[in-house]
Formats: sequence, structure tokens, C-alpha cells
Amino acid sequence: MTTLKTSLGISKADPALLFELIEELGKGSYGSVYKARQKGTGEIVAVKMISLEEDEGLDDIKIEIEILKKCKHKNIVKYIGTYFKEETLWIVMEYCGGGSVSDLCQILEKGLSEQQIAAIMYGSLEGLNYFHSNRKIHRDIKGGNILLTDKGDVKLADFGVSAQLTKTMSKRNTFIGTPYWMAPEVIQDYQNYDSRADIWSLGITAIELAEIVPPRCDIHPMRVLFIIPKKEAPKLKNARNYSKEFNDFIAKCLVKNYEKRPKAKQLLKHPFIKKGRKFLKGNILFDLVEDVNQLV
Ligand SMILES: COc1ccc(Nc2ncnc(-c3cccnc3Nc3cc(NC(=O)c4cccc(C(F)(F)F)c4)ccc3C)n2)cc1
Repeated sequence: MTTLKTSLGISKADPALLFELIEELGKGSYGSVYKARQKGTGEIVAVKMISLEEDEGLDDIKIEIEILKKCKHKNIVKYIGTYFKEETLWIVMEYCGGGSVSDLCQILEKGLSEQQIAAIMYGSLEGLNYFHSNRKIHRDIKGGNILLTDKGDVKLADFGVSAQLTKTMSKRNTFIGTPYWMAPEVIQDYQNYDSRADIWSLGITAIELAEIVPPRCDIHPMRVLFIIPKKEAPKLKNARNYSKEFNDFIAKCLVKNYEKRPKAKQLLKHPFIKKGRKFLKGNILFDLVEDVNQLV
């Protein structure tokens, strides 16, 4: 534990004195996540509590904290600090009041509008472009890992461990991303792919936000692993109901041969994304979070 503390810069303060837990946000195999208030400032934060009884998963936690400490970008969830109390690690992040964009679709019980999706795609691509230029691959881009703040800002997160329960075991018996969003090259050669695997997942996420669920969600996750590399790239069910730009953006993300698939930097110049940037500045996602908060 001392190595973990020193190597990760874990604070010596007692977190229970600094944070007052408000409500539980989620539960996973690792522990629980709470909405909490920082007593000094009154700031609302999210706290992931991980019990360290067993030594397993320590490496994953170390990797997660190292990544979070280095990621400083407006479109990546902000890291506040890590604390330790009674064999439990507290990882504290900024709180995003809108929850995940996939939560929003479920609450609204309908797909998002093209303008809302364009704004979310723009914010996600900015975050991915930062991530990729720091030679990192997210590996689990989906609606459940894209958060909105109360102000309508887009933040990439990774609830990886919590989603571990829905992750599929790979041939090598290691957990891999949620299959519906997985790029063909990741399934076919799990050791050899690049940042464009996240671009494929973003294209699947665009369809998920329009149709509430990802393509092929009615097929068993293990079967989907065989179908994705074999079948042609998915499209919007009612493509005619959407603009040419939206359909073209999805087609460019879902190019099956990843060497021909555009990178985040190129896609930031796409007409659909340029529109998304304007909508984001026009507070379209602030209105969306407001509408949903009125419903719940
Ligand atoms: C169900 O309703 C809600 C309402 C609001 C929220 N808001 C919210 N805001 C902030 N965080 C969370 C959260 C929810 C469930 C699990 N973890 C959450 N945040 C969190 C994320 C992490 N880690 C990462 O997001 C992470 C880990 C590795 C890499 C990366 C990335 F690649 F994106 F940089 C990000 C660590 C600790 C915590 C508390 N949830 C969530 C659900």
C-alpha cells in the first residue's frame, strides 16, 4: 500500500472529513460511486470508492489514476484527487450533473436530435483528438462514457471497471470493450490497432444517440463479435430522415478498413462537426440537460 500511496500521490487527509456523501450514483464489481459535497468549498463531486482488500486490480487502478492525473482538457472529466481510508481508495472527480448521454436517451425514451448529436460528436472529437495526440487510445467510447455537465459541456469518462460486468471475455480471457461499439480490427487482431478504433466506436455512438440503442443490440454480445468483422458497416435505420452530412459523418467513422478511416483531427473539419461546434456554442446541450432535469 505504501508504494501505491507514494507512487500515486495519494493525499494523507481523511476523505470522510473533506467530503460529505449525498447519494449513490452507481455500483460495480470494484465498489461504489457517490455524488458528494466537498465540505470546504461546497463543490459537488463524484467519488469512486474501491475496496483494496484483495490485491487484484491494483494495476488497473494505478493505470487509471496515472491517466486521469495527466489528462487536462475541457472535454475530459476533471480529476480532483485520490484519498485512502480503512483499506478503501477514494478517487474524486468533477461531478457532471447531466449524467451520460446514453442515460439521457433512456430518460427521454427517444433519440436525440441531429443538432444535439452534432454538438456531442464535436465535444467528443475534441477530447479524442487531445487523447490521441497524447498517444492514448480510450478503447471504450460509447454513450455511457460521454457525460454532460449542468452547463451542457461534453466530458469523456471511462467507467470501465463498473462496465466490467457487461464487458465480454476475449479469446485471451481478458476483458475487452463492450462489443457493440468495438471496431472490426480490435476484434480481429486485439494486439494491433490504433487510435482509429475510437473513431469507429464514435460512429456507432452517433447511431446509438439517434436510435437509443447501438446497431445489432438485439444480437447476443458473443455473436456480435463474429458479425462485426464479417458484415458491412452499420447505417442509420431511417437514413432518409437524416441529413446528408450526418449520414456521411457516420459512413466516414465506420470505414471498415481502419487504414482508410479518418483520424479525429480530420473529422473535426467535417461539415456535420462544424455545425456541431456552432450548436454547442449556442447552448443546445444546456437546454437538453435542463429539459431532462425537469423530467426527473
Ligand atoms: C445515473 O445518474 C448520474 C448522474 C450524474 C452522473 N455524473 C457523474 N459525474 C462524474 N462522474 C460520474 C461517475 C459515475 C460512475 C462511475 N464513475 C464516475 N466518475 C468517475 C470516473 C473515474 N474515472 C474515469 O472517468 C476515467 C478512467 C480512466 C480513463 C478515463 C479517460 F480516458 F476518460 F480519461 C476516465 C474515476 C472516478 C469517478 C468517480 N458520474 C452520473 C450518473
